[in-house]
Amino acid sequence: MSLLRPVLRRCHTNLRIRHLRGLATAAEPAANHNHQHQATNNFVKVVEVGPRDGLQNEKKIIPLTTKIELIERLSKTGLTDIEAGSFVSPKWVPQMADSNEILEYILKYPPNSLNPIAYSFLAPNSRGLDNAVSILRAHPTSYQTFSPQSTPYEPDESGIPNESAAEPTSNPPFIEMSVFAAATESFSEKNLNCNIATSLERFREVITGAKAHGLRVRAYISVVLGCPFEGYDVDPRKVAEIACDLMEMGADEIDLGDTTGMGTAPRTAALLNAMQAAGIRNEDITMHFHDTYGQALVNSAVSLEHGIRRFDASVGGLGGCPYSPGATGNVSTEDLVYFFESLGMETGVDLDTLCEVGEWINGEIGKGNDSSVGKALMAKRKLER
Ligand SMILES: CC(C)(COP(=O)([O-])OP(=O)([O-])OC[C@H]1O[C@@H](n2cnc3c(N)ncnc32)[C@H](O)[C@@H]1OP(=O)([O-])[O-])[C@@H](O)C(=O)NCCC(=O)NCCSC(=O)C[C@@](C)(O)CC(=O)[O-]
Repeated sequence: MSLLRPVLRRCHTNLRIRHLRGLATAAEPAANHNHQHQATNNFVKVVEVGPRDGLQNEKKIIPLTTKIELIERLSKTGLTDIEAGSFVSPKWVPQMADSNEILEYILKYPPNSLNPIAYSFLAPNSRGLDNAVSILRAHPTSYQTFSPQSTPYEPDESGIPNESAAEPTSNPPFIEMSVFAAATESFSEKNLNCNIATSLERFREVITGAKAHGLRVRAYISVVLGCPFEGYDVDPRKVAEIACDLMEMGADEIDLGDTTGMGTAPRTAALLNAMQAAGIRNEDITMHFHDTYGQALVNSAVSLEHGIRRFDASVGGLGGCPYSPGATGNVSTEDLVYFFESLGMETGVDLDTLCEVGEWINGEIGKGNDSSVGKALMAKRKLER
């Protein structure tokens, strides 16, 4: 795929996405158009990526039991979406080599939770998907399949996940697959050992295969606001084109990764405007900020203002990407939940329990807690004792 596609091709893509997703067209009234910028409700979905993105970069192999305990603990915080592992080459990311056992555990012993949880796993190619599917096939009645008409783990009309279930119970999980493209050729080569066009062809197979098994698909695009190899100048239109390609392939969600944390408020706004111009709906977008330059909450605020209601985060600020030198962790889940709730938004997440998880996992892997809110609330709790 060339960097600059002919304008006609882009227009065609936009129209197709609009058609597929029932979007407003340019001919529709401005009021409809503006709707994209308004909050549809007060709920913000926070997707926990700590067990995968948070741990994948750790040099010392973390015991499987610790990873499972992390997932178990997170499941009881009110989170409804947890990225649990990665079916990638163990030669490339050794820390994720036990993801098959994690998936198997989740299917056999679904962690207790207030609401059904969607657990997602990365797959860079059909091999990764096949590995995941072979485990699913061995447990055909242990998970729920996704139908675009019914998404039980989405919040109800009030915008808040089911809080009536006072005690966490065992709910059959949803399983999702994630593909991960890059916005620059250099990052694609480093992360996937192939160019963007080849990666997209592989993702087409993964997406088609996953959908055939009733699995929802998240589609990441990395380095959307800065590349460790190509710098700040990542063209938002290029990101939007890749997003359109992935949506056309059947992806259910586009996850925009600020892998390096180089994103700034104005460039976040420009990126989201480019996505809107390309016909990608806000409800199909997730933002994934790393906090390397301390801009993650500012960029989250810009995204929220634009109308985005789905954000990735990592408990205790765990994380970094093995192919993004110097990148620190994701924005911490505790900071993001505290921030959203301070704005009067609902997340359905119990902040106190979450802070305990962040403190615990950082202790387990021998790191300092990278969540400001986590540290503050844990210190406050010690004083109050
Ligand atoms: C894509 C490949 C496999 C290409 O890697 P390659 O070396 O070009 O592939 P290959 O087809 O030549 O295979 C090499 C070996 O890996 C095996 N292999 C091949 N595929 C698989 C698989 N799925 N599962 C298990 N094994 C696999 C394959 O069988 C072979 O084994 P050998 O014959 O040498 O024994 C490799 O580059 C890879 O695994 N990359 C993944 C890198 C990665 O996981 N990066 C981190 C995730 S992305 C991220 O963190 C960003 C994100 C998502 O968080 C968002 C953001 O912040 O931006």
